[in-house]
Amino acid sequence: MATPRIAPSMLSSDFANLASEAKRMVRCGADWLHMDIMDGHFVPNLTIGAPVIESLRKHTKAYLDCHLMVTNPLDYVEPLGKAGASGFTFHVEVSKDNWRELVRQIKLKGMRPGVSLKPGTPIEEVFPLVEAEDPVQMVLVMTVEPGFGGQKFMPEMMDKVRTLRKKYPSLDIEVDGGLGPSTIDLAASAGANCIVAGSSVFGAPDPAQVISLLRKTVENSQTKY
Ligand SMILES: O=C(CO)[C@H](O)[C@H](O)COP(=O)(O)O
Ligand SMILES: [Fe+2]
Repeated sequence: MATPRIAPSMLSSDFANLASEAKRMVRCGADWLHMDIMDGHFVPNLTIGAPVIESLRKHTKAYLDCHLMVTNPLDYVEPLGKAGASGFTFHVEVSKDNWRELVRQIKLKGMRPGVSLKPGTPIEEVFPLVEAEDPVQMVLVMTVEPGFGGQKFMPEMMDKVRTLRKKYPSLDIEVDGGLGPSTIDLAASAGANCIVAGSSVFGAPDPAQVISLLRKTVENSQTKY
């Protein structure tokens, strides 16, 4: 069975106080810290890159779950590996020709490879990456159009999660976008075990309580499928 992982999205944190925000999330019970790396090209927003990951790494030992919303993920492998990233999740839409090389390089640099897909991308596109001789270790199902925090969860994406969970019982399946107390039931019962949550955690009066609720819902659902 896949381990539940709650990953607050640091996109919703106060970037001017990133180190203290990261430590606060770990104290609140976060398993992973989700780092949204956007290049202003693959998505119409620009966030952080390897220099910020390197700075943050000096302040925390936490698993840094990097979500690469960039057009050329291969260019980021070496700098992010050096910076201390833990997970490296690239988008299938921009890696159709080089995903094997990407996965190889990501592992070589000591990171854990994952693949993500946008809402309009069919789930079948990630099957070869999960079934490869040298496979990705996580699939991130986007539940909003990538680019911005605070958007509305798309419940129709749960078919993708159900399909994956049925096919791959122990795979890490992450969901990202619009997750919180009102949507976690749908995602957890579909089979997601890694939950990214930005605005619902950072906007809550008690983030620890939200993180705990997300985790409990995943744990309870796992006994049912
Ligand atoms: O990848 C992302 C956006 O592209 C973010 O991780 C995601 O949107 C999290 O924010 P929220 O929980 O507020 O939706
Ligand atoms: Fe993300």
